[in-house]
Amino acid sequence: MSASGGSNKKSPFKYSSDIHDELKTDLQKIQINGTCIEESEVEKKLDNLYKWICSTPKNTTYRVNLLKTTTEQVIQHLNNVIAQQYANRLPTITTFPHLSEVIIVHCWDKSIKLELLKHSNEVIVDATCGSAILRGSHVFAPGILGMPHGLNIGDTVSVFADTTGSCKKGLLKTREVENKMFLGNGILKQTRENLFYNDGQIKSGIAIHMTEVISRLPQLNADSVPDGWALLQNLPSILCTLILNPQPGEIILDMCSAPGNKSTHISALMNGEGILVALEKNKSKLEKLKINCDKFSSGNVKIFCYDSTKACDKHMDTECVNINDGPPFKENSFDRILLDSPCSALGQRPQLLNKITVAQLRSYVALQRKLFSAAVQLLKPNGLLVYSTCTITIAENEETFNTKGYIVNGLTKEESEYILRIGPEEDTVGFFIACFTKQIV
Ligand SMILES: C[S@@+](CC[C@H](N)C(=O)[O-])C[C@H]1O[C@@H](n2cnc3c(N)ncnc32)[C@H](O)[C@@H]1O
Repeated sequence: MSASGGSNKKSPFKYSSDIHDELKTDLQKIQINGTCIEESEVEKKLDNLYKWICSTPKNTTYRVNLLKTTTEQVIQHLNNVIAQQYANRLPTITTFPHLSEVIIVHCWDKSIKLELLKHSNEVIVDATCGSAILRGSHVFAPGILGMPHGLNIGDTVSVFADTTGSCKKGLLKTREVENKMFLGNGILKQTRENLFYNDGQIKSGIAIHMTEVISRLPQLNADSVPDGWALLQNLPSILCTLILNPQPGEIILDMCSAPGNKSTHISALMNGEGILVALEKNKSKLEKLKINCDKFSSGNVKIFCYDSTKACDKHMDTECVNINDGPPFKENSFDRILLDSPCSALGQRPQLLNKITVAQLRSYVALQRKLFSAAVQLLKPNGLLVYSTCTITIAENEETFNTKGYIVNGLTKEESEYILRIGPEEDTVGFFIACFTKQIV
């Protein structure tokens, strides 16, 4: 094991040179005009990738639920919320001319002065919580690792992330921690006694209300807009559903659906007409999926707890099948299918610390191929399938549907048009979207 992913440069894989080697091998599959790219080019690509995933996107995106409200109304509401919270310091909010349901809240530019002086009261949060803060979240109780004695509710504190994964829960001497990353300042809402007192209860709720953060984004969350009006959703996730292009009256399958961010969007684009079957294997995620469907008035969604790799029964009696009865389904049942696959999530930004092992990274591939194969069987001839992941490896993306291992640069021009890879050129999260139609030969 060595630090910094095999080199001394910036990387979230601080303790695993194995991951660096694995990603290198993955990138070595890239060919340009039939020739593999040079070793130096691979290293350069990896450096860019690491820098990018360690950094924070400079905007927050919302998807507006056009069934309940309008984009203008959500912008007006957000402006009021931000004006109140930040004494009229309004960020720029923009929209896309052709994506009517997308709102982009930009970070404050450098002309706006933020109060980012470090205070003597230091609180340490874990790396996951740190990423969420940088993207505009307040600090929730489970994310806090360390806090000194004597801090009171209402005190101003400086918040740091443990980017080494070495701090123990309940840590007192927060000022002595080395290699912590300063994130910003906030107001304490829960005391140390409350957070770490072991009464058997899981601690919840906002523990620090962030006021200024180094990413310069306003702290916005699901509660910043009225219930069901809009959802915080990364642009690639919104695009994914738009590429699926759901139509009212169709029969559509969302194979990996919880927590329902895309299911609610698909249902809205269907205008609630037709059937959207939402499958999810993990029982503990169903409640959240149901709540989201209710919140977003997704009336045509039929939710089933089911393993989608087993969702197709080739031997099913074709006479007695009703989609509403749930899985398994017969072959050729759906007009469109979204396979938003479980993945290694290496496209998430920012990543302050990532402890994924090579075994974990490799473990997704077999599942992704099984899910893809089930999707192809379940799709009607001429039906449309969208395969997506929020990760960046070739093994989990292009190779899922072509075991020969060709990649974007090796595809024909026509084939490439059906693939969208979102990487370091874009200031959003890393994502992969591939779109297929089923042809019977
Ligand atoms: C990337 S997440 C889906 C996110 C979701 N599409 C959204 O936009 O809100 C993948 C989901 O697939 C679920 N999953 C994993 N294996 C599965 C399987 N074999 N069948 C169905 N769901 C599965 C996971 O529990 C997880 O909730």
